[in-house]
Amino acid sequence: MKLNFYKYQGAGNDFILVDNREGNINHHNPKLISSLCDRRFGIGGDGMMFLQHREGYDFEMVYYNADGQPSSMCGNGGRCIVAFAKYLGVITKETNFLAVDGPHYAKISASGDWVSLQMIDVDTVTRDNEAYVMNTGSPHYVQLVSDLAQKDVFTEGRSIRNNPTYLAKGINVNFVEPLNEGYFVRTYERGVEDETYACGTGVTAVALAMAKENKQTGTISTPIKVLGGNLNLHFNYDGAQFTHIFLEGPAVKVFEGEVEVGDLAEYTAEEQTV
Ligand SMILES: N[C@@H](CCC[C@H](N)C(=O)O)C(=O)O
Repeated sequence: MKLNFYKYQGAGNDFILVDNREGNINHHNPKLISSLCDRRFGIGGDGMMFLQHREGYDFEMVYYNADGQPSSMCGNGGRCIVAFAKYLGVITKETNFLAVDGPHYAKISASGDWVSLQMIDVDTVTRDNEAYVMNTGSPHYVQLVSDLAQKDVFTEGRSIRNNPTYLAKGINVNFVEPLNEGYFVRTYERGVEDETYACGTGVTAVALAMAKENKQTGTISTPIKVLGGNLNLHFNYDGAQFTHIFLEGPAVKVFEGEVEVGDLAEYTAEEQTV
């Protein structure tokens, strides 16, 4: 069986996307997904997504990490699948779609490569020593550091992600350094088990954590520089709850193609009826 795929990137966080509106692709296959995400033996990607039909919404986003396991929300993936939905003609200027953490609203530019995605509201931010910990759709650890360009994000991020507090469920680890305007962020991602060029739920967590750190309230905009480009966060904070959180930035189709996957990705008649 040949699988048609599309490759997208959002600030260098890259994904394989598949149109599964007809529902005939069996994606519950960690081996297949991890092999397609492999950068040497596959297409390469930090994750893989399936755009599916979902009653009451424009579409449903089904997300897998590069390790082939289904995961929590992916912010840059969410922005890329919105660009993909526009490319497919499923949406035009805005959308309401369903993801693993619930419904999301998003707006897309006429050019189709700039997406502003509403994230879930956040009301719980805890501390782990100096770090901030919260769930922005995915779990995140945020630590302020200096000289971030020189930091060994892989080694230090992996060590935090695998410490006894986080080992079982995992966590994404973000290091942040203030810039003249906004912040520079580098992230070690769970499920990729490596540093990625950007993480949308990660920069969201950083922007919220820095608002708390700096005791800012009201309507806040935060520019964030990542290894793969620039992202912007806009949100409201009343001192207790973060609401109207929008993650904004590029979402670009890189290429498309087809890949031979044998019969691995096809539902058998038996599976279809379960
Ligand atoms: N890159 C994503 C986050 C994807 C999920 C993450 N790896 C996890 O398992 O929590 C983003 O842009 O938010």
